[in-house]
Amino acid sequence: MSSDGQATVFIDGEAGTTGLGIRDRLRHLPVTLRSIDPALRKDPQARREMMMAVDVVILCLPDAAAREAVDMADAMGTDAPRILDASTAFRTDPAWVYGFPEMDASQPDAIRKAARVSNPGCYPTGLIALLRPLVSAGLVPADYPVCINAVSGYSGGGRSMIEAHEREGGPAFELYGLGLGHKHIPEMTLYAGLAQAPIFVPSVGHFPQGMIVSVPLHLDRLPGRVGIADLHAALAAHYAGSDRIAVADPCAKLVADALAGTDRMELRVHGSDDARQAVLTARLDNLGKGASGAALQNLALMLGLEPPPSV
Ligand SMILES: NC(=O)C1=CN([C@@H]2O[C@H](COP(=O)(O)OP(=O)(O)OC[C@H]3O[C@@H](n4cnc5c(N)ncnc54)[C@H](OP(=O)(O)O)[C@@H]3O)[C@@H](O)[C@H]2O)C=CC1
Ligand SMILES: CC(=O)N[C@@H](CCC(=O)OP(=O)(O)O)C(=O)O
Repeated sequence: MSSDGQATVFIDGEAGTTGLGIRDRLRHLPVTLRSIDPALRKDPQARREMMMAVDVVILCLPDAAAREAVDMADAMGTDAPRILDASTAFRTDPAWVYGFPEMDASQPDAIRKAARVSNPGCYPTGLIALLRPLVSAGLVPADYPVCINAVSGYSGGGRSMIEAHEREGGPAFELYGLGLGHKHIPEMTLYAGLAQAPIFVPSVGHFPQGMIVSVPLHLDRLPGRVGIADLHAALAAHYAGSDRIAVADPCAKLVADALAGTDRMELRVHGSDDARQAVLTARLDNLGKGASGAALQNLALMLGLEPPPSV
């Protein structure tokens, strides 16, 4: 606690893309940010001392550095701070709580009580939001052969990809992950409730922030005579009352960066009952609900604070 009774927070990786986004949003919460001298930001001793001095540390680091930080915390025993990790390192670790409050009715309470919370990945946020309620409701079978197409703004690749696009000029659009071993697949499989790994085809475009995750569905491969309205209704029921996740009407075109700068996400069910085909889409800001906005939601829950209204 700080002298004025506010919880203290250290962002390890404060100068990175996700760290800066969280730092900016912290002004909406009554917490005290503690920072280390930028010259010492990678110094293990300085980081260890700062970790021991705060209530919560938010890790905004590459996976390997996040694992090192958690090792440091493990060595502190009961002096260790609570941890919110933005990396991929612990997202499927059963000892950590997955920081997706809208996932289940019990999830906000689990986050509130957790010592260690993993912040969801940007693509998994869209995919899990779309599929988990439909799988739970029995509308999409767990063994449906899911294919995911997705596009992200270039900030999704962190500082190095931002520099590549802004200084050198990046490609207009490129597919990647074509080896089909993307780091988000285990997280998507687990929390969407799928029995087998989806085929995931991510891509990146020459725009800074924004994301669309889309999943085509053959309606005749779903149980019974499930139609577009059933899928829409199940999602609308699950997210009723959420100020961050909206289930919107279908549309013919979807612009990827329309929610850039917000912490919101829009879900849609497009398609045709006559053609027996649907496409589920999630649109979000990869740096908003896909990273820093979600981290602020989780931090507020961890500290028993009211999450600030969504921008
Ligand atoms: N960008 C996005 O859309 C999203 C990112 N994430 C996750 O957030 C994490 C951070 O990503 P992002 O912010 O994009 O990445 P960036 O590359 O923009 O930032 C990472 C920061 O960590 C610093 N850093 C690296 N190694 C160490 C170390 N050993 N000790 C202290 N600081 C270190 C880097 O410094 P330097 O640059 O000098 O090396 C940089 O400031 C990643 O794990 C990523 O998967 C999660 C969701 C979305
Ligand atoms: C465009 C781009 O490169 N995106 C990153 C995903 C963003 C990220 O690394 O963060 P999370 O894993 O924490 O979501 C990637 O595909 O690896």
